[in-house]
Amino acid sequence: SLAGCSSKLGLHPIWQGPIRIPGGTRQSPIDIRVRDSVFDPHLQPLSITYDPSTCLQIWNNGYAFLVEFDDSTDKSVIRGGPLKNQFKLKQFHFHWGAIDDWGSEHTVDSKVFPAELHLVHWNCCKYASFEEAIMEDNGLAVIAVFLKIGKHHQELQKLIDALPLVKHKDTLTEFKNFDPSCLLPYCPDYWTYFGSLTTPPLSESVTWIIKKRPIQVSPNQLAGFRNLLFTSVGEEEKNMVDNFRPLQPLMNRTVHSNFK
Ligand SMILES: NS(=O)(=O)c1ccc(C(=O)NCc2ccc(F)cc2)cc1
Ligand SMILES: [Zn+2]
Repeated sequence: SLAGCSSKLGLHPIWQGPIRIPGGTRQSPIDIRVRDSVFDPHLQPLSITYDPSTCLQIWNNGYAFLVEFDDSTDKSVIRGGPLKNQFKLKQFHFHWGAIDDWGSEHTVDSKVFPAELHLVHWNCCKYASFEEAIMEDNGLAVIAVFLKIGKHHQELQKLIDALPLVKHKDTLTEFKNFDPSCLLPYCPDYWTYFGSLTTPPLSESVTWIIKKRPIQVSPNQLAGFRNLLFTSVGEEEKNMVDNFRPLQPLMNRTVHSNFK
């Protein structure tokens, strides 16, 4: 099949992107081996301030659905933790599987979660735009939150109810007054390491902050993600599932934690 042959060329069936980037030394995602992570007492608490008035729209870009924010103000920002500067929220999106047993990009001691949320921020102290920051080694900070199957997530349902409006690639819908703080676990514990984007251009510009505790969503809510399509209007329909990249080698990196 097409997918089969592209994997022989070292291309990932979904993205036709490289499974391994030539010369890549800090690629993502990785398996977080908890016993190899190093507690760093100097890691500050992460300061997260999100303003729901900056929430703009939802866009299906053919890889995932993105909830996009107005980054012309500094109302939705993070700082502290492993970060030396302030970073502005640009968008958040998820990665998920065709079934509940698989879907996350990162794993913890080889444990896979059904889905993973990425809150994408860019270094507004050092760069003028997201597009510029994405190419710089300390340009981006992505907070990753694992999703597990459990109780219904009240606020997430507002987002899921809007997904039928962005079913096809390159469709978008207005989406206002959503506070992404509701998608964060209360527990402040996280791991952090230097990595990359997990979709093309795979830029090695990301400080990853991986929350230790997952959030819970119901089986039906996760099923709502799977009704989205990779394909545009008029194309043969392909359900948007398994939009996660394979694990990448840790190489010469240490994962740090802010907890013992
Ligand atoms: N899964 S992840 O969190 O690692 C991730 C986050 C953002 C992007 C992205 O913005 N790509 C589009 C893009 C690429 C280059 C640009 F210059 C602008 C936008 C890709 C992957
Ligand atoms: Zn992502």
